[in-house]
Amino acid sequence: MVQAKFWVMTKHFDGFPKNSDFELKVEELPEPKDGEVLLEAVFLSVDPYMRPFSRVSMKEGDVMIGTQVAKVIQSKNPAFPVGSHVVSDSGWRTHTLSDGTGLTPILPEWPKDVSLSLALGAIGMPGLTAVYGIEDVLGLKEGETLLVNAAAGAVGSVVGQIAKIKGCKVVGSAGSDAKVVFLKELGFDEVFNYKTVGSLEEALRKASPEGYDCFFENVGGSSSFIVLQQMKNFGRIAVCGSISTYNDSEPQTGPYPYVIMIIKELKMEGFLITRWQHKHPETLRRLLAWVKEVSYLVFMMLDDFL
Ligand SMILES: NC(=O)C1=CN([C@@H]2O[C@H](COP(=O)(O)OP(=O)(O)OC[C@H]3O[C@@H](n4cnc5c(N)ncnc54)[C@H](OP(=O)(O)O)[C@@H]3O)[C@@H](O)[C@H]2O)C=CC1
Ligand SMILES: O=C(O)CCC[C@H](O)\C=C/C=C/C=C/C(=O)C/C=C\CCCCCO
Repeated sequence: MVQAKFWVMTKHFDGFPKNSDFELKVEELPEPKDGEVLLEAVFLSVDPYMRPFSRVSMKEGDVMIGTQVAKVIQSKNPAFPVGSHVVSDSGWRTHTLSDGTGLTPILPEWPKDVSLSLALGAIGMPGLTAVYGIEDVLGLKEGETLLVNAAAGAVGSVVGQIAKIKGCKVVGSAGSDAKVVFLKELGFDEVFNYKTVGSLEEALRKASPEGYDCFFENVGGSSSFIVLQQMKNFGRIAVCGSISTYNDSEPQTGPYPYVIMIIKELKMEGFLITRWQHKHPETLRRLLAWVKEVSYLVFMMLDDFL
């Protein structure tokens, strides 16, 4: 028997999640039955989606949702041999019994010197999000200017790197001077600390006086209305997330974007990564190839930073 520890959400979050909203529990897991595997968590991810999704896909007392990289430590399922690794949506658990449903084996060609934690980052859900947002939603083209906020995050930092690979000018905003330095090292053309610039409007204009063709939106809230004013005509906005609003107890109301969207003839599209589930294996291989091509240091630095 193996003892599993797991975190349950005891109360739905009200505002920022608090330690008292969680409880650590323990259970003894039985031996795997035919077709089952026993998983041991190696890396757990904490992603922004957990905050809003907890409200719609969890009830109080559930194990906190989330993905993990896990090692198969016992197996009665030939598809998942002992010692292999998978990405699993087991949530915040140390050990999980699984019948194989929802398990994604780590790509067999995964290099030994690339941390498996990247399967939860650049070569995982965040990295996939960056690719689909750039290619399938924005249709970013060489020579265009892209703005991305939360740029030092798991999604934003991959967005910027891919946009540079595609020959674009990349402007990023982040909330610390250390993140600004990090993003410059990643190759962003212009970066600013939105917490310390006097005016977001002036920082955006200084970074790209000619405006922005594309905006990869991760943050939402009032700052986004300011960005819209500096979009080029026929600009495109990919609404990936709205992290500045997830902890709001009451929805924010802000200026309405309609007039500026009409005058500039802007296109704004929300998206969820699940739309391209069918393309994940090929896209993960592309992301892995980029990691191999681009300096390992850059992506490993990203892994250390996050
Ligand atoms: N649509 C989809 O399918 C997906 C959407 N997403 C969304 O993408 C966004 C980024 O996710 P991810 O990169 O994993 O996040 P990370 O957790 O890696 O980074 C999030 C960053 O957002 C910034 N941030 C937090 N609060 C605010 C705020 N109030 N104002 C401005 N910036 C803020 C912080 O950085 P800083 O120091 O810059 O403030 C924080 O580090 C999220 O909104 C997430 O919900 C992610 C995956 C899939
Ligand atoms: O367990 C779940 O139900 C969610 C599984 C998520 C899975 O790992 C794949 C996709 C993650 C998508 C992330 C989306 C975002 O971060 C977008 C943020 C918020 C969407 C609004 C949610 C609406 C809730 O009221």
